[in-house]
Amino acid sequence: MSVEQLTLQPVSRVDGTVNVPGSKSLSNRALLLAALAKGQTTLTNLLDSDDIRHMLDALKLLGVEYVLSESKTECTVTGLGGAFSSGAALELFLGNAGTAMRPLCAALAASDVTVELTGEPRMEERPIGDLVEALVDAGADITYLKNPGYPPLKITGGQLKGGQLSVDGSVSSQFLTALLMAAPLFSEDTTISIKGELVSKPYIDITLDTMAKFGVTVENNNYQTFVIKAGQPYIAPATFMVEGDASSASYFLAAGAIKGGTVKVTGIGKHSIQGDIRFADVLEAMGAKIAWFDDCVVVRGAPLKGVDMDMNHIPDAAMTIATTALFAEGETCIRNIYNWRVKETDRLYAMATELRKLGVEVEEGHDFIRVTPAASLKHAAIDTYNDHRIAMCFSLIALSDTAVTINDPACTAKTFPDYFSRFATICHR
Ligand SMILES: O=C(O)C1=C[C@@H](OP(=O)(O)O)[C@@H](O)[C@H](O)C1
Ligand SMILES: C=C(OP(=O)(O)O)C(=O)O
Repeated sequence: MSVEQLTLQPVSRVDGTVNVPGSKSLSNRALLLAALAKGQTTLTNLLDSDDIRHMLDALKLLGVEYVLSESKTECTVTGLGGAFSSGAALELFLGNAGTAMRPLCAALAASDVTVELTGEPRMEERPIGDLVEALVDAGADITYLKNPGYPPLKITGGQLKGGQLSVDGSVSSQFLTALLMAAPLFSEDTTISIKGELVSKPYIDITLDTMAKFGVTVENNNYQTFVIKAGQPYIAPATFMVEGDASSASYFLAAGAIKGGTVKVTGIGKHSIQGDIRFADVLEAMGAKIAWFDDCVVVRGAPLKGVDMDMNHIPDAAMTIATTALFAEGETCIRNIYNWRVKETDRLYAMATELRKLGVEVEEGHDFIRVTPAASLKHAAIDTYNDHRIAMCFSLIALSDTAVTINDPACTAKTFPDYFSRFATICHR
């Protein structure tokens, strides 16, 4: 871990407007589909962050041509009009980007390529076995280079048949997302059945919506089975505007709820396709005033009370509730979030450990976290475990009358490189 630290002094008032950068989930889906599509797609408001850079670097090595603007937020991709093909064996390093690793794994298994997919040490601990199993059933040739069930992987791709497939949905929705996006490359009609309880369901809506914008329709039978007819090519939509990132919006919305003032977040709005906009409903249930518009969400602070809620549908934004809870009256319980344990770090352990450093009482369950606010918070140096969201959600502690120190603040580069300077624009001392 880097020794760099950032200390945020107590903030007395929060007010202002923030435009959030483009959505990570949409940026990486749209880049992959633009690469597979027939024709040229210009993506606007693309996120410029580590996760997207890994996707862009991989596409370049796979021979996809694109022109990236100087700001790196506009990208014109010339699609391949079908699967990838590459003569030489390649190594694609994907950092810790789940939205690159899982979808590329499936698309490359169905392409004429020989590749190794590698990543950061934590990526080697993040499961991919359920996806690999489904792809192997579809005829794919994938081997584990280190531990069974985990990256790095060697993929010897080729035409896959599709047909009747099933995938476990209980660890990560990204496995289903990956299969869905690759299915139009299969030679036969494909039916995907879900085993177990499908987690993080709204991310499947993002996937289906993005596929539809690239001309592919999927029959969704109540999130239990999905049917993709063969012979549907991806067609470039000419332009694809990436919405602002709803998970990134959560920190600013929470700040307004805790300390507002009024905070307006632009780049997201009431029609956003991202499930994480439902984070604002949780703030509302806690007592904040929310106003929805086509192109922004406005929050006004009010006294907050704790909530006890299932947050499986918003796993990323739910982390922001764990620190917002410190400003509410009464305890807060965030439930059904087992898969926090297999993300950038074991987030249940990490959140519980770091909250306790502030003098807060926390119960870490197998799949829940219960937070009881303390009368006053202690100053602490928060370890961030190379997890952007831990760094960002603990910035909210500066809204108390205690300063907070964030270790390795640069870890926000995964999805939000300039987070701390944007946060500073709404904080007044
Ligand atoms: O498909 C996506 O874009 C994502 C799905 C979610 O992961 P899980 O499905 O693993 O919960 C989410 O946590 C991640 O940040 C992005
Ligand atoms: C879980 C996350 O990332 P990934 O896309 O790598 O799964 C996240 O951004 O919180």
